[in-house]
Amino acid sequence: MSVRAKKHLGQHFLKDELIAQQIADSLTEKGYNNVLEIGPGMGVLTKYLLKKPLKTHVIEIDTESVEYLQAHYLNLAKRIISKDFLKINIEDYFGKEQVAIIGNFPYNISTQIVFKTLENRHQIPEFSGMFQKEVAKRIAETEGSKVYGILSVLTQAFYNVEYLFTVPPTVFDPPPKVDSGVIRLTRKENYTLPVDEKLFFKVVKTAFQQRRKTLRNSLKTFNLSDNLREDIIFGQRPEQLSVQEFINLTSKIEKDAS
Ligand SMILES: C[S@@+](CC[C@H](N)C(=O)[O-])C[C@H]1O[C@@H](n2cnc3c(N)ncnc32)[C@H](O)[C@@H]1O
Repeated sequence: MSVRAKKHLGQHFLKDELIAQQIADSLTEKGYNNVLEIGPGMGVLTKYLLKKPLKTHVIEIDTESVEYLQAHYLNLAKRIISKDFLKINIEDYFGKEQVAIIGNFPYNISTQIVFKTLENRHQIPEFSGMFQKEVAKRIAETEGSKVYGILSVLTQAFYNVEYLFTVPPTVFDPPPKVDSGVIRLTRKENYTLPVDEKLFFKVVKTAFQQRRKTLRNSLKTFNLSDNLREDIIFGQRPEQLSVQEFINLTSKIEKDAS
């Protein structure tokens, strides 16, 4: 018996044991005792996680996969959460404990998984897993790159990002149309910003909504003073700014408004 792949759930099952093991081994296992795998499917990655000195939990939306896991991984049974990751409150399952996130993520919701991780960063010291290669690159790239954007800046403000390796479509059943990429996020020691974090998110999102415009034009809605508008930083486009420069920019906007 095996699970029938369902397209709407982004199910592409990994066939290559070595890659599954490499993904599991990408965890540093430092600073946490729990790991939560998103979308275990038939457990190809889970079985390598279970060999580690960590408490492995899994969350799976597909009831057919949940039944498969219950039948094949008896020692996991109590730690299978049969739910949609995007809808759970992480604290309901882990209290105040730290938990690493891992997975061969369903591509249709992979950016939402990253945003949820950022929202819960106080509880997630590490995050490792497989994305569509283009999304993995977008998270990992720095200023000056064409794919540097909201996802890169917001993630890198709180996590160190490493692009680990590329995975071809042939190792999945059914194969996806594009290459995949595995990345690891390690939370920065100091992951609170020296500026209003809500304002920082808003500045980054607004700036990249019109990425071809200078910040002077794209950030008009922030009612900047004439003085600030003349600041050299506002003559730039968002893709030219490093994460630290976005933090400096937010600080200037914050002071300008007070
Ligand atoms: C790309 S498959 C990976 C399956 C397995 N880990 C593997 O590597 O073969 C993605 C998995 O995520 C599950 N999934 C999709 N949406 C989900 C959600 N919102 N919450 C939890 N699991 C989800 C799918 O059912 C599927 O099992």
